[in-house]
Amino acid sequence: MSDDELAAGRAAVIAARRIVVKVGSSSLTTASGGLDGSRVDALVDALHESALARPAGDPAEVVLVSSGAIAAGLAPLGLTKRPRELALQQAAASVGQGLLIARYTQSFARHGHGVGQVLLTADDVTRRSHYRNALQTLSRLLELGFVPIVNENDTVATQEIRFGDNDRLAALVAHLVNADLLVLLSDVDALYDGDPRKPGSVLISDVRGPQDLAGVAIGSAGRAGVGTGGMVTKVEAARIATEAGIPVVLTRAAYAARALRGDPVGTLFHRTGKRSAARLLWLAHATAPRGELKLDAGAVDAVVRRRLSLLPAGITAVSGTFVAGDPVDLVDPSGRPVARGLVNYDAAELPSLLGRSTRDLAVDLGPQYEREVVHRDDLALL
Ligand SMILES: Nc1ncnc2c1ncn2[C@@H]1O[C@H](COP(=O)(O)OP(=O)(O)O)[C@@H](O)[C@H]1O
Ligand SMILES: N[C@@H](CCC(=O)OP(=O)(O)O)C(=O)O
Repeated sequence: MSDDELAAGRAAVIAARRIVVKVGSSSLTTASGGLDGSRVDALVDALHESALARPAGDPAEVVLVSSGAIAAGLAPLGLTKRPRELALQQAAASVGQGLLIARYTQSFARHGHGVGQVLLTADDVTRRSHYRNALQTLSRLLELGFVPIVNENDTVATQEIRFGDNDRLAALVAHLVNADLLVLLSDVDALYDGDPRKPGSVLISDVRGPQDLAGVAIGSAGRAGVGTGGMVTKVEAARIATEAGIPVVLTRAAYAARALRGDPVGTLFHRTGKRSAARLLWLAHATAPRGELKLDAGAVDAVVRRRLSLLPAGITAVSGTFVAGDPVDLVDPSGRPVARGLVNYDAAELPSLLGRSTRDLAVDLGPQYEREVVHRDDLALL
């Protein structure tokens, strides 16, 4: 990448009109783990000054993805650190999410901004109708001039349908709302080539693609008990967003205003790909498959190369427990996943249909059996 291209990357940050900002628990809590109102205020001030009320007269829209529900719920429940048990994490999130939103509501109101709470699960946003609803709610909030504050719906997300980290959730939300920029705010000022607490680690200012991450030691969370994914989930989130055409700035929450103004702080992950249909990204990155359909070579070619729907005739085996609408993996004859899709049949219905043409099935069983097993619009190649 030339100097001009590097400069163009920074220019894209300054020009961004719709921005998803993700803030981690470690940037919103006190050393002892409670919600720190002054840090919430400082973040909101930065968002107001550098995005929502930009002096040049071109305010940007902001979607805030905020962690901190579990951390905010610890003290009221008499806990000193993040519990391991899922139900207790969910109880803490349930107590803390209200406190978190109340604090944001108060803080944004100082600048005349209203907020709306949006709680999402991975499962919600992969199903067509829920996905559309999530997008409509977010779009309408932005049109109304409100700041959507997104978090994972921790209280209903079971282990298998959890994102577990808001970094990936933020990347997917950025794609969902067609954002121009994703800003990941943490307690570290940038990505380093090794543990930032160790002397000699070097700050990485630009990541132009996977080649710039070769040899980088990407570690887990720094402050035990507060953050979740550490740098691993941030780099993964940056990969998801940049491959989908959205640049990412990673920096410390205290530098939020500077990052939004386009100052050269933190690490800029340059976009590596082009935009693609939003829902398919959710399908590939946010779902856990409930089963597997094994394809013959002809079906693999039809689905992967010719981008066609999957019909019963090309399936040789079915495994897993799923119902119509669930995500399943399509695997090639050697068992390697080639695509993920939303299946149109229950697992119990499929075995008797395998290898048969849709015309035969319609004649024998009725016209409802003429449908594809996975429609091409519901398929994401892996
Ligand atoms: N290569 C690296 N560069 C920067 N930070 C790193 C790296 N490897 C691990 N980390 C750690 O990741 C932590 C941030 O992750 P986390 O605590 O989960 O943050 P958050 O709560 O903001 O999501 C940093 O405090 C840092 O100690
Ligand atoms: N949904 C959880 C946040 C999980 C999470 O990703 O935390 P973090 O690593 O601090 O961004 C909560 O609100 O506590």
